[in-house]
Amino acid sequence: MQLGVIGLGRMGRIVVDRLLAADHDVVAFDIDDDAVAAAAEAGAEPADSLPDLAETLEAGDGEGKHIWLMVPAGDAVDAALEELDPHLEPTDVVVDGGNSYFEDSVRRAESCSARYLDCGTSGGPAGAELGFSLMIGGPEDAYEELVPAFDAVATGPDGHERMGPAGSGHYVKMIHNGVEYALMQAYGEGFELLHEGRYDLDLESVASVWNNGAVIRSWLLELCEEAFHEEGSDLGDVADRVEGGSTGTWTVQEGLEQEVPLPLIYTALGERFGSRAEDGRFSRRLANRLRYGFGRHEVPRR
Ligand SMILES: NC(=O)C1=CN([C@@H]2O[C@H](COP(=O)(O)OP(=O)(O)OC[C@H]3O[C@@H](n4cnc5c(N)ncnc54)[C@H](O)[C@@H]3O)[C@@H](O)[C@H]2O)C=CC1
Ligand SMILES: O=C(CO)[C@H](O)[C@H](O)COP(=O)(O)O
Repeated sequence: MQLGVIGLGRMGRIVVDRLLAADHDVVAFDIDDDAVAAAAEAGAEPADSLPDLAETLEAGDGEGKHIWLMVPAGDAVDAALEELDPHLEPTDVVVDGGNSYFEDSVRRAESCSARYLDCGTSGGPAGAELGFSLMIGGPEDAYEELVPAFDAVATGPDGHERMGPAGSGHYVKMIHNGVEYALMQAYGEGFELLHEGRYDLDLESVASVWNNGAVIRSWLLELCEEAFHEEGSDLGDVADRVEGGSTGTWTVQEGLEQEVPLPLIYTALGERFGSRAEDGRFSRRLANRLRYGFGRHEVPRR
């Protein structure tokens, strides 16, 4: 099968490599010329623009052209689709493998001239060796047509599934990320208490022993073990400012709209936002002043 891959960063490059390793043909494009050259070196056919990629692709036997987008969510997806659209036919398939907002995917599926699949991708760049977990929404015939490509990019046939109609793939991935935030927060709190607590503990050993048979073993816990191994039990000079947040925000918004309480995910998101205050959190500073106000407790000053 031949695929055009657009966006050759951390994730797109893995998509290219896994497709090539499974003997698929890849036409590759990125706005970064170096990324295109590196993909060409790996065996992909380089394209020098989106129209060039679309025109280089050939429709298969009874099938359309296949294009996989792996660009940052938001404007980059709309920009790429706008440029591609004049070159697309209703028999073609476009996959968006990024972390797009599910309602954007529904809108794009309605306006795209090709069949559109929204594909939530989990496993991160670390998933290169094993393959990804893919959560796919959109027309069943388009999903079936792309199964050989999904088999290659995912961990295998069990690593991908059609979730339902347009938007459902990115909806499931959005909530996956909300769960990811909450799990990270839970591990973070546990290890913080161990670090600040009564015993002088080697946190790599704790993570290691937990990863061997404990109820709370997981891949995130293996990544905790790796982090303590590489940074030390006190995490060395790793800063406490945490970036990201879009998928967690959308999950919380959806919880509010559906009236489903998500206290853990909301708290994890709030902790992230709280980590970004330049000068300490205003609310904590006000709490200090109020404790003086009602209790004459000493106010710590900067
Ligand atoms: N890094 C991760 O752990 C995961 C990322 N994702 C999602 O996958 C998507 C890609 O993420 P990464 O590979 O990590 O980002 P990245 O920043 O490493 O790569 C994005 C690539 O897209 C290219 N690009 C941007 N606009 C373009 C355009 N209009 N046309 C062609 N190329 C364009 C950039 O030059 C860059 O090479 C994002 O939506 C991200 O949220 C999904 C799951 C995991
Ligand atoms: O989807 C992912 C993992 O599953 C990406 O790594 C994503 O960037 C994580 O979300 P955030 O950047 O908000 O932490």
